[in-house]
Amino acid sequence: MMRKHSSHIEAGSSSCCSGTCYCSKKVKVTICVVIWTVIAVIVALILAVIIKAATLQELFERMELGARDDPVFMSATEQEILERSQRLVDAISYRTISFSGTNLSLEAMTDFGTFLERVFPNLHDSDFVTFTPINTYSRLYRIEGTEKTLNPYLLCAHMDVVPEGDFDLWTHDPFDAGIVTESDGQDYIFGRGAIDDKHAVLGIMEALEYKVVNKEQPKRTFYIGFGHDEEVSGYLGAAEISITLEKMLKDNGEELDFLLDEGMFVVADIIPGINVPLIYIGVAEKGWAVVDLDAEGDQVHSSTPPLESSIGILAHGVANMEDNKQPSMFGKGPEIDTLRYAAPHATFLLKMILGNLWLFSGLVSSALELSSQTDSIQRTTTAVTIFNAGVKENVVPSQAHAVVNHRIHPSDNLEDVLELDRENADRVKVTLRDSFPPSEVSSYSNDVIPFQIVVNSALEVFPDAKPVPGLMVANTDTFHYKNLTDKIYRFTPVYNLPEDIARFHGIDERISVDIYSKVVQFYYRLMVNADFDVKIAPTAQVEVKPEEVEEFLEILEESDYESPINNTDSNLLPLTKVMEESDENSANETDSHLMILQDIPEEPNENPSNETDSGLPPSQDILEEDFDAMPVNETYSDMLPLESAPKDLDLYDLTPEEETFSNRTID
Ligand SMILES: CCCCCCCC/C=C\CCCCCCCC(=O)N[C@@H](Cc1c[nH]c2ccccc12)C(=O)O
Repeated sequence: MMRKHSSHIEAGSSSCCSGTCYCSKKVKVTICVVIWTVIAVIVALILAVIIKAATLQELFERMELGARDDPVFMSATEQEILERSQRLVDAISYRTISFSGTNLSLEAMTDFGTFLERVFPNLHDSDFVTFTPINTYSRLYRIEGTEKTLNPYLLCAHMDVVPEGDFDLWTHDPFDAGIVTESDGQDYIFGRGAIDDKHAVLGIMEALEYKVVNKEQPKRTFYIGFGHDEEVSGYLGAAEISITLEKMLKDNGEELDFLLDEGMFVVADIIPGINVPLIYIGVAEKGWAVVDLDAEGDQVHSSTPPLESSIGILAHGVANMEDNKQPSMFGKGPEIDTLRYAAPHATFLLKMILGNLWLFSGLVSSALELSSQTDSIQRTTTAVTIFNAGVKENVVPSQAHAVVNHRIHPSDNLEDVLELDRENADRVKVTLRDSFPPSEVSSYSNDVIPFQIVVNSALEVFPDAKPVPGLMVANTDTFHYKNLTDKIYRFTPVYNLPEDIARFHGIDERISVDIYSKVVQFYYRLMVNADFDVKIAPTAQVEVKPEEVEEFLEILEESDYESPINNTDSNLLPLTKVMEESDENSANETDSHLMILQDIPEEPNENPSNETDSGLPPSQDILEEDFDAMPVNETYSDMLPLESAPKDLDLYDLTPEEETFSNRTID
């Protein structure tokens, strides 16, 4: 049979099969068709990938908020820059260290408050600035705008710092280094708090002082909140500021429009193939869980060690947890838009990959995994932060204890995280100590004016950088402000290379004089840009004809842009194009976005009015707790006072859904 077939085939052999092929012509044709189809599909795929890469569109569309091409900055002579830098140096010299929830450096914090009042006398004496001390040490300012119809915003920062850690590893004294010229020839303001977060405290104060001195009362009211215990979770500072502010807003008939706190930054060289710095705005924040790990074994003489000690069992469990990471959530959270927004600025090869995430998401996820920094944006992280066992060299201990700190990705859920922990831990007992869920994702579509205000201000000081939304991988005081607004952004314009990121809570924390100058200008520009008159956008009076809706939907359907995140309004993006294509007049009547683009923003009002009293804080003498008195085993994680937090706070008032937040997928 075979042979018969073979001779038949040989007679009719064609180009795609060799003469040794033993199948019928029909089969052969089929094989040819299949092969060519596969080739055609591959070619089409490659073409599609290339075309997609070549036609990648910028996702962020900058809204004209004011003086885009010619922003007016604070004057900045060399002398002024030096004086501002020196004030940050002085601020760093206050050892406002948060050791634990019950061990704060309160005397230093009092002195720091007095310092702020001394070096920024005009704002503290201004008719339009009101200061309210919160819980004695935290600070809330209200800057009264001239136009009461505009909703206010909140600028946040924190005045406390983490301990310096190993003093000997610092190149310069972490609290007394001054300005140092480094080997790269740049001048740096060195010390604990330089990037976390005194540059923001001082930057905001510098900008406000300047506005007060120059009689630039803002149009829009805004608030400034400086917490004094952020580094130990903010239960005494931010939580109390939040309560007072909520009341103030209510009393004034205001709603908070948005808030900006520390968080992410300008980051360069973090993804090979993206050669522009990224203005990385944290639009969401991870959740948090602390897990206790306990192993038990026999307590015996070390000369007759057990087959498995408590330490061995615990070490095995912990190693398993590190080896088997929590799963990647790539594509289910803000990280996908980080890459989509960055894609147009990548090399062509990377554009092909990032422009075609439907095909390459697995590859991208694996690439992100190569660095712990980039990996942290795509999964729940697992950090073993405490490991304790044993009291004597010749006693095998019966107990071993470790602590793991998870930062939970917005699309992950606590139950799944714990289930994998238990699997990995093997014979180690896993107990959840405390947790809170990830934040909501704040809107970052192009028509969200607060997002535009933040990004525009950043672009004005970093014109060559490209804005991307993304996930804040750690936590901030914004946790306490979530009831005030749903537009929460986490960003300060510190410029970081990957190696600089290790300086947060690390060794040799520093900010260059040049970047600090940009920080100050950023806050100034933000105060100006926030005065952009949003009232003129008549969102409430929109009248859309049914035909127009249909037309919009058609064009929207044709658009290939899809955001995986429903609640970010990213899918509004094509509307911009829709509006550009549609009749200009009807667009004016029906869409606030275009109205905004066409309106001419005004410069800030220079006539202060509405004089109010400014209240200065009562100075209190409270002794700083002695660092040396800290128990040897006490570590940062021990210090986070979540268990000791007041039980009436949100954290403990979670709804059952929040408690498990098991259904929080946002894809
Ligand atoms: C493609 C781009 C990838 C970019 C990757 C970037 C990686 C970023 C890596 C590090 C970020 C540095 C984080 C700075 C955090 C500053 C805030 C902070 O220190 N928070 C503390 C303490 C804390 C504050 N509020 C709470 C609430 C509950 C628990 C702890 C805290 C912290 O997060 O531990």
